[in-house]
Amino acid sequence: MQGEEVQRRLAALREQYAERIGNDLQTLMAQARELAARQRAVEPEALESLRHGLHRIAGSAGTFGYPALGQEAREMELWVQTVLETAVAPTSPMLTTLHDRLSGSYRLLENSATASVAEPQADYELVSGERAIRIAIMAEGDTHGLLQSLSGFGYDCRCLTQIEEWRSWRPDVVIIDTAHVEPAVWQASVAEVPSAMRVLLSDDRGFDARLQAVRAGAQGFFTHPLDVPALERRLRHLVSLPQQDPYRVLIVDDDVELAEHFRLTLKVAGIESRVIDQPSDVLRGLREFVPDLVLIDINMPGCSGTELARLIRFDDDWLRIPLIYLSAESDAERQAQALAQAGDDFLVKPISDVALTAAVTARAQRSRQLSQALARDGLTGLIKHPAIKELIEIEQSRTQRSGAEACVVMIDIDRFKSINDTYGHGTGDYVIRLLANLLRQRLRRVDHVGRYGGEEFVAVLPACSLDNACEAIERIRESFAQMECVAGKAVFHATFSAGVSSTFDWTDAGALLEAADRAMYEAKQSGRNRVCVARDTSV
Ligand SMILES: Nc1nc2c(ncn2[C@@H]2O[C@H](COP(=O)(O)OP(=O)(O)OP(=O)(O)O)[C@@H](O)[C@H]2O)c(=O)[nH]1
Repeated sequence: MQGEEVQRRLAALREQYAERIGNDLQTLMAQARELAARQRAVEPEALESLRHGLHRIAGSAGTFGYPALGQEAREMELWVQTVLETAVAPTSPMLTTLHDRLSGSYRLLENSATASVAEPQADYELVSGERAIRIAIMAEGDTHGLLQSLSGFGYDCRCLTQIEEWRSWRPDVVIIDTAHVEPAVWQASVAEVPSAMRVLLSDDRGFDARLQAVRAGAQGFFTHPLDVPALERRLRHLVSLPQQDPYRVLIVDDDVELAEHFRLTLKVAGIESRVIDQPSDVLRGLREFVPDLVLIDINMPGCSGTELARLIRFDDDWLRIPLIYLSAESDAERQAQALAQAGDDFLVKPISDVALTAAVTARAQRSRQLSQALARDGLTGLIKHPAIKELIEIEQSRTQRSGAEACVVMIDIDRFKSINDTYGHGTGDYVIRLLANLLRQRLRRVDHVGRYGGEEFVAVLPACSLDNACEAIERIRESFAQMECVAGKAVFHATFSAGVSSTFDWTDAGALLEAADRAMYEAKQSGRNRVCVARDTSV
């Protein structure tokens, strides 16, 4: 969906909302009038219905450009709430006053035909990821190795020397070696591109050096000798390269228009969401959509948000997902009560689009980082052994169902023991991460790559022919062999051997993996640093 289309739909929603809220106010006025005219005591159910109606308006009017109406509804809601809690029957004059305030609100709505709707944020653009990320390196001496390594990961890297180059090339990230470049020099260059993110390199590991980096506006800090895979991970995190799937948010709210408004607002910021207006559908929504976080309205008929949060927490599968209440409840004590039952945080409605997007992004990012840390290998951030085996099974059965070919690749770093023995275990780990990052960068978004064992990796390539898989792995093999691995003052090259098998040749997931493993051994036997294809010799 393009930005203009989203804005058009948001405007249509606002119109729809104004019409609905007008009808809701008229219904509430009729209820208050009827209650005021009664000779007998008012039942709590009738008051609860009034409160619920006012609560919905209080939580949504601000979002659609009617902040004064939202505030007025909130005050009326609190009044009804107090009456309900004190269990003192409201008198007829009290209810007449409520009716008059509701009429005032209705006039407020009519007079706000040109409501002060917040303009779409100028800095919101649909997420794209078309050009390569530009990285400028400011360092003394030989930067060839770093340039080559980062280029190998798909970044467009340059060392810029002239101010004019900074102005015209406009890097996304600047890496500055503060140990060798004077502050005045790098600050003048960086001032030309204030939007560029800064990563500082230093010889000093201490707290003060880190604090200075924070004060210099740095988003990353590394010390020499440089851990290139860790630097690359930080860069990917900073620029959110497109292989990062959009964050996913499940919105549970019975106010369909408000929920749709939230969905579209998040969509503009590149966040995918799905709306559920029936609490009973939430488990299905979680299973099908697998969100990074859930936004839950507190006040819903039939099942409250807190009950729903507790119900979700019954299931271990969803323990890692933050449950955030999005509610018009502004009373701190009630918020604390809700959080004590379940749920992780509170966002108070009405909430501006900018605040909603910022709050959701920060929490979704944290949630994703945590679940990745749990499900992934600590050294490389790749998926672990059991998950990768499951993915092979999924691809195998997809081939049987739809006839699409998928490939499995087994990759093993060559003579890894001797790398450990020569340069130490730490350098061995560094080489493992170097290859992990390269695989992640070079494979497609739909591909999966896992760490199978020590220096062994498995890649699963869906919708991919054997020829294409071999070509892709061959290119990665060449890049890896050219990368410079740094161990103190020493520079060396590492290589890998790989075996590729196809779901067309093996119908059993275990046999498919074994075939890739056999082909990888064949590559080792025939000299290493090569890719071999598994052939089905039984046919
Ligand atoms: N640094 C490091 N080493 C590991 C890790 N896991 C396994 N290893 C080491 O990796 C080495 C693997 O060596 P081998 O399987 O004998 O094979 P190789 O030396 O890679 O030789 P070929 O595979 O025949 O090319 C062993 O020495 C393991 O101790 C790890 O996480 N980090």
